[in-house]
Amino acid sequence: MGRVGVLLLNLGGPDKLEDVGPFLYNLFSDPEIIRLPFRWMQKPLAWLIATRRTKTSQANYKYIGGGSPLRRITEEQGEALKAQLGDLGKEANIYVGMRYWHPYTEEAIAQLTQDNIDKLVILPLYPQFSISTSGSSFRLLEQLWQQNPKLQRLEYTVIPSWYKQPGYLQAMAELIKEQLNQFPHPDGVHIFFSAHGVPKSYVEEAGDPYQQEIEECTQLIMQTLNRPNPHVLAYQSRVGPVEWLQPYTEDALKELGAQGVKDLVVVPISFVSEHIETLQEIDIEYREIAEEAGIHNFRRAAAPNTHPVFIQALADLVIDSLTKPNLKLSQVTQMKKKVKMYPQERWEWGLTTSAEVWNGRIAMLGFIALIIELITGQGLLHLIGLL
Ligand SMILES: C=CC1=C(C)c2cc3[nH]c(cc4nc(cc5[nH]c(cc1n2)c(C)c5CCC(=O)O)C(CCC(=O)O)=C4C)c(C)c3C=C
Ligand SMILES: [Fe+2]
Repeated sequence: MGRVGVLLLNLGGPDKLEDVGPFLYNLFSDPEIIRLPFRWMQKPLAWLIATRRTKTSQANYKYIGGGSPLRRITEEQGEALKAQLGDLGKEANIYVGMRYWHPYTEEAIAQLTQDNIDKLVILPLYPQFSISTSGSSFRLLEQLWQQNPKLQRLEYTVIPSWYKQPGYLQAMAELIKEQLNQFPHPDGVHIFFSAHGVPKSYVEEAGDPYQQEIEECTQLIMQTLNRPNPHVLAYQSRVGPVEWLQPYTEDALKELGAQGVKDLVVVPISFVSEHIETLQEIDIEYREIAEEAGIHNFRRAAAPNTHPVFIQALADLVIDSLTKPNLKLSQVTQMKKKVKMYPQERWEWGLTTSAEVWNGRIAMLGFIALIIELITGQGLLHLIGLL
């Protein structure tokens, strides 16, 4: 085989404070992030939520130096992966495609279609699959493929999720050990896995395998670690009024504190780079909650970033994928069993579960419209310029 291209997919983050508003607008404009019954509502609501959230979010980014480190770290991971593949005798071009900020996925695709690549490996930098992360990027790629005959001629394969990859598990175990070994009695320390949350309906209604993959992944990391420590799993970063996967990280921390736990290592589990939710949310907000709950010895495992064992794991994933039959974007959701990307369900008349869900959503929308009118003094149609 000739030259390989590897497309690393990631979320993206604002490079500077002025980028926060437009970044949030891009994020909330994605129907895989906020699922609404009517497509036309997406952009006005995205604008409204982004506008209302920008100040708080900017304050958080200020704490971590005025922008997200995600682009820098992802590019460093790309360079390290290229070097590792080169050492293994496999020359590769690496492309970074972000979903909500620069370098956008579209920019990466424009670049790779100009280069002479014989085969492309699509590798999301999310170990576990979620509709809201890898699913959203795969859906965007499917659209780009449909629009571009040049892409249709390119041979490619997708790696849908890779939380079982032994090198990744090994890297996570090493990062946890580094922290455990700082304690005088390492075996008694609680290990606290904190995964990024998603709304509960993603799992229960739309069939997102995310929760199952997260749970299995924590078990596999504990087996790889092979230490007797007690461990818990909780979900962080909830946004909005709906119920997300539980237990929530803040509640689980308080509960451990109430049980008398003093020594804790927090392990961010759904993302492989440092970002706002490790550097600000865990290191500042959750640390404070833990301290107040009496957990005085609070440490956090670093994200894998460019840890050599992790980079080797990425290289192994790429090389393995080249020896297997190609997996198409359209096959991924089938592989992930019955994942329902947006729009979620086919309509059926009658008192079906689907009808109940939609009734609830329409009632919620009415409620949101009322709240908007109370806050802004204008109706939703005024706000979006229709009246
Ligand atoms: C596996 C990881 C992630 C999942 C699952 C996920 C789902 C998800 N996220 C939001 C809302 C926001 N996410 C934001 C930032 C953000 N999210 C992830 C990862 C996952 N999101 C990362 C790595 C980042 C940070 C990027 C960076 O700048 O470093 C934000 C913006 C930050 C903020 O204002 O708090 C929001 C908002 C939803 C609603 C969702 C599932 C539906
Ligand atoms: Fe997020």
